[in-house]
Amino acid sequence: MRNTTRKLGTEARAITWTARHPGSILLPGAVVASAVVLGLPTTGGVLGGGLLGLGAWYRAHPGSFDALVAPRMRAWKRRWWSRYTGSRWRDTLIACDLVATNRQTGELRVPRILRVQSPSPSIDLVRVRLHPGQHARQWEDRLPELADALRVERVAVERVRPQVIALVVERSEPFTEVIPAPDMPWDVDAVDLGGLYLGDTEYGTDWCEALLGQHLLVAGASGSGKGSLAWGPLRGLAPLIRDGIVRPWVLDPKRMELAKAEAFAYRYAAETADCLEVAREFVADCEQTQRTLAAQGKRKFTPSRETPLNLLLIDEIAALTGFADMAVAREFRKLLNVVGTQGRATGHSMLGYVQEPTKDNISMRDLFTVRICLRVTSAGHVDMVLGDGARQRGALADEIPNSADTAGIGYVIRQRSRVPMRVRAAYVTDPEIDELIAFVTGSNLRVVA
Ligand SMILES: Nc1ncnc2c1ncn2[C@@H]1O[C@H](COP(=O)(O)OP(=O)(O)OP(=O)(O)O)[C@@H](O)[C@H]1O
Repeated sequence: MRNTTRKLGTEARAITWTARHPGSILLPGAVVASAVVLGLPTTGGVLGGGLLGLGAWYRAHPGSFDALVAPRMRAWKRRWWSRYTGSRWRDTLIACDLVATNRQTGELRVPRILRVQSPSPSIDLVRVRLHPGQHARQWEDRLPELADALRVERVAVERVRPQVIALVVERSEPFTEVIPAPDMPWDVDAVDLGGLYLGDTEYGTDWCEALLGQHLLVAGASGSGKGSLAWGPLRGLAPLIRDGIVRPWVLDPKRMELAKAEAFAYRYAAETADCLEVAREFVADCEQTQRTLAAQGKRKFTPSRETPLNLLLIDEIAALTGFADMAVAREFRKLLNVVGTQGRATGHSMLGYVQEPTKDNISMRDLFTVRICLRVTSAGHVDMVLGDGARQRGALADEIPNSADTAGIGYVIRQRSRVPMRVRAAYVTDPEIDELIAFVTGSNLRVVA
């Protein structure tokens, strides 16, 4: 096929457009056909009834309406009445240098929008088909320009498959309210260790992370809300801690955030030497469990009273692995390496917290399978925590304002893709920490005669 400078005919373009957007023709077509066949009053009655039904649904059951209908209506409106439409989209991409050019004909090829979804009022997911020669990497380089041109807060990009990318467009701050603390279930069976509730995602869904077989790292500057990501999971685990199925081992060199956990921790240490001793014991326990499981011929660990899930909580990991005396720091790093590489199979997980995630402070970053980056003070910290290129793909954790209104907000990399997701941790207040302590220590139990 030879290249030509002749453009596609108008009727050919109209047919192609109709084939790509059948709903936009079929729906009005059905209304016109109905008006002709059934008459205007009947068609008007059916349409009016439908609208009334939607109105009644909107008023009577906001939960299901907002979950099922609102995202579709919003997506439709955004697809056809926003900067994703026609020449506005084209001009935006030209301005951001995101169009391809046919070198022989000079024709501009504008990447086409395949689909717009709008799971929450503040987020759009826009699927875009690229032209040959384009790649998601080019878009990563132009995300700040694209966000400004679309007049939105932030854009992240994900490569879906060859020549198809998905843009996560954050139109406004999704988290304007504090998210209440996770519930403390009474029953052990109500706890899902494969998906413990931590807060909300920018898509308006629950943000859950597995604890079993995982190690979590939480990075964030002072006041960024790391405490919520210590006490939130502990509240979610409350009945398991109460029943001895989860054992918290707490290293608290700052003696601040986790001091109250001493009341129920299986082991608690604050002095560096004591922390080292507890870490050694933790590793010894891990190795002992390995031997026990091997002797029983078991390859899979299931938490129980006999073989509990051991959780090593380390507040300010850098105080032990970075700033401590060199020999002590070396031993800590060695011990954490053992836990990181072997603990997943024996039910020994780590939850580490760090204020300044530099290379020296978290040299064992890759041992942590789930990494969360709250507000940090430098752009370089984002990639240190979430992995190379995370900031460029849209994890703007260093741009989160330093204010109490934004505490608990951060980014996590979605499991199956490399795209950063904005999340907010549920906030656990001091009385709710006390409630947890009373729950797990049994001091709120009253004997009813
Ligand atoms: N998830 C949250 N949602 C809303 N506000 C929060 C949240 N977490 C914390 N805050 C607010 O931010 C303040 C600081 O939080 P927090 O003490 O957890 O920060 P931090 O990261 O642990 O700081 P530091 O490292 O200095 O101990 C809290 O007193 C509270 O007002």
